Amino acid sequence: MQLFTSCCGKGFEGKKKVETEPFRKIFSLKELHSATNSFNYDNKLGEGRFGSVYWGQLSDGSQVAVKRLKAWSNKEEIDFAVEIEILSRIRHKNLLSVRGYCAEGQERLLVYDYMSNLSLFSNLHGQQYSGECSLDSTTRKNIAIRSAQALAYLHYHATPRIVHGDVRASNVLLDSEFEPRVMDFGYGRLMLDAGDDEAAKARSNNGYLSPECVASGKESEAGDVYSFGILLLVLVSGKRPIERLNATTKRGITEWVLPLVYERKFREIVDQKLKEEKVEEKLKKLVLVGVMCVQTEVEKRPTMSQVVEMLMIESKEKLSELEANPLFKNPYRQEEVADVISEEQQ
Ligand SMILES: Nc1ncnc2c1ncn2[C@@H]1O[C@H](COP(=O)(O)OP(=O)(O)OP(=O)(O)O)[C@@H](O)[C@H]1O
Repeated sequence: MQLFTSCCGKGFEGKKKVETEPFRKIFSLKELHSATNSFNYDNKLGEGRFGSVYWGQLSDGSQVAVKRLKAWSNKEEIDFAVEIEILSRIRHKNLLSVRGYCAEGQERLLVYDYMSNLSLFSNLHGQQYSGECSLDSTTRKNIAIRSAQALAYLHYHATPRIVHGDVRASNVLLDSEFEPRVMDFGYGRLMLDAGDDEAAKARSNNGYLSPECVASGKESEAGDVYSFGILLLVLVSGKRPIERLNATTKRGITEWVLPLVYERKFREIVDQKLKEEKVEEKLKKLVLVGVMCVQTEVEKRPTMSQVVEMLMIESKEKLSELEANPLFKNPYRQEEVADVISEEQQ
């Protein structure tokens, strides 16, 4: 993640004293041991690059997910507590903010509300949902709009403003009502050790990172827009961002989707698990916006606010206007037409 530099050019001050009442709670290790049955294997929800996540129940009965960090980078003398304090102040109904933390000895743990419908990744690609469709088109549209609003909030309204840097299906969690909560914003600074090549490589291979971010290693708002575009295409199709076609060949989702968009074959793009009538009409907008976001030329991509606006289009006329964008026309076919015309003129 990257925090935007402030107008005075000083940027994010790790050591800044936070004067007002804390939003987060400090948990004792004992409390978290007891909540997670001593980090029992049966409580484990999964494992990410930075550590394992455990389901737990606090003494007040509330359910939590506890992320136990493998190691954290204190190379820059980052003050864990102050960073968490600042990040926990970033509140939006579609962001999953840290609820509290524990820093005892070498242990660093983050506590979140438990999201009972797990991640978008689990719902789209997980084994527990294989064969069945847990997300209908209305839910998918809602997930798209709400997640876009959460990212636009990070880009324009959060203090400090934040580039997410790691937008993907496993970082969009779903609550009991299938409302999305975008997580893992702002924690890269705490967890990503600059020397951890494996983590950096895993990220660059995940198919969500924009080409310029892969090349430069730098995160940006436009990079978030690109990743969000991939997320939209994944959400509609249920496909992974990179598909293995055979032992030697892989294909990116954009490569697969573009020819189908040129041919207006939206039904082929939509997740085959969705059996609703006219589902392609319902999800077409998500595909078009997704394609706009994944343009290689950074300056041609929309901003996150424009993405929200486009996703909220309801009128048929506006949708037709969007679809008329030359981006959705086959450039090769136009060249072919031009060739024919010039041949005829000769
Ligand atoms: N608040 C939560 N509620 C329910 N499940 C959660 C919660 N937080 C994380 N998980 C689950 O725990 C697992 C590990 O999450 P984590 O964020 O550590 O890794 P990740 O996002 O899969 O990968 P990475 O570390 O590379 O970002 C995931 O399957 C995720 O869905």
